[in-house]
Amino acid sequence: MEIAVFGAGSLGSLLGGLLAREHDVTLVGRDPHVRAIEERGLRISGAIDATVYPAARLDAPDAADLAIVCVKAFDTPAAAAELADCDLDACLSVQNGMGNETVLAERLDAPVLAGTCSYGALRPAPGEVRCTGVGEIVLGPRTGGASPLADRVGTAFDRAEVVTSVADNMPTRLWEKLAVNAGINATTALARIDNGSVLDGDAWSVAAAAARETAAVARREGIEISDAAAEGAVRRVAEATAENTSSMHQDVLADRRTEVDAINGFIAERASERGVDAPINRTLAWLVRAWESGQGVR
Ligand SMILES: NC(=O)C1=CN([C@@H]2O[C@H](COP(=O)(O)OP(=O)(O)OC[C@H]3O[C@@H](n4cnc5c(N)ncnc54)[C@H](OP(=O)(O)O)[C@@H]3O)[C@@H](O)[C@H]2O)C=CC1
Ligand SMILES: CC(C)(CO)C(=O)C(=O)O
Repeated sequence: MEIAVFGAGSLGSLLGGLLAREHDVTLVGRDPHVRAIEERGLRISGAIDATVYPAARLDAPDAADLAIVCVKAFDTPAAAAELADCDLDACLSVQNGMGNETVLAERLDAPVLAGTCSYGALRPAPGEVRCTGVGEIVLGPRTGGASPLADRVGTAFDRAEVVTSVADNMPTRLWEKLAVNAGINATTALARIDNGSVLDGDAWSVAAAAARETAAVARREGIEISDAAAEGAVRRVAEATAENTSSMHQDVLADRRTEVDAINGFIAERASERGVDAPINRTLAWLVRAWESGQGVR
């Protein structure tokens, strides 16, 4: 399969690098990372060890069987605009936050698949990516149901030994992942704690409430997630990634813009449209945005 990975940052480099073991992969990213890959290939270290030689470039190729979008949520409109000129059979988002697939579907002619990812990735230096945890890609049609296209992508990922499940309930999967990110990301970023520390005391009160609010909004959208299931998902992921610094915590430590608009901001906005009270997500979004404004990264 010809695969273009749009956004060769941490996750895009890891996923694209793993897929390059079996497929014809082009990584679309920035210099000096792109130049380093062209010169020396991509070194994957950590939980997986490999050196691979995907193509790398600064803009989208003219055509691909599949484009995988791996930019931060606030860059999705720009990615969609660039991919609109690319001849694609399919597009897959594996980003965090809600709304990415809708933005892509509005701009692209190709069908858009939804995905969630629990692999962990960091980019220590140009031409290098570290796998900080082997997880799973879950993918499927963005509105749910089965599709031969999703099966084909799942099979291609399996062949490259990327742990993958094809799901017929992606809307539910996306809301569950949103509850996890709503509970963990802003809480850890604002309190400057690792993921495992949300399991305790005041941090748990915030994280659990953010997850319950997410479930309440999901139910108004017709997605059946119980409060207990949302809280349980946060607890499981916080335990499994206890030593991790969440992506939003990393962004705050590096003075970078965060994905808060697509996580807590999305939930607060959807809650107000649906007449649900979501004071914890609203406050988390306000605080993280206030920090971003203060840093001049918004
Ligand atoms: N990293 C991880 O372990 C995981 C990440 N995710 C999600 O995956 C998504 C990506 O995360 P992550 O990889 O960490 O983010 P990164 O910021 O590391 O990667 C995104 C990359 O895309 C580049 N980019 C953005 N716009 C363009 C463009 N127009 N052309 C070329 N390159 C572009 C960025 O460059 P620049 O910064 O210079 O704009 C950056 O290098 C997020 O939604 C995240 O929440 C999900 C699960 C795990
Ligand atoms: C699952 C979790 C919380 C792992 O850190 C994550 O997705 C993130 O940090 O964005």
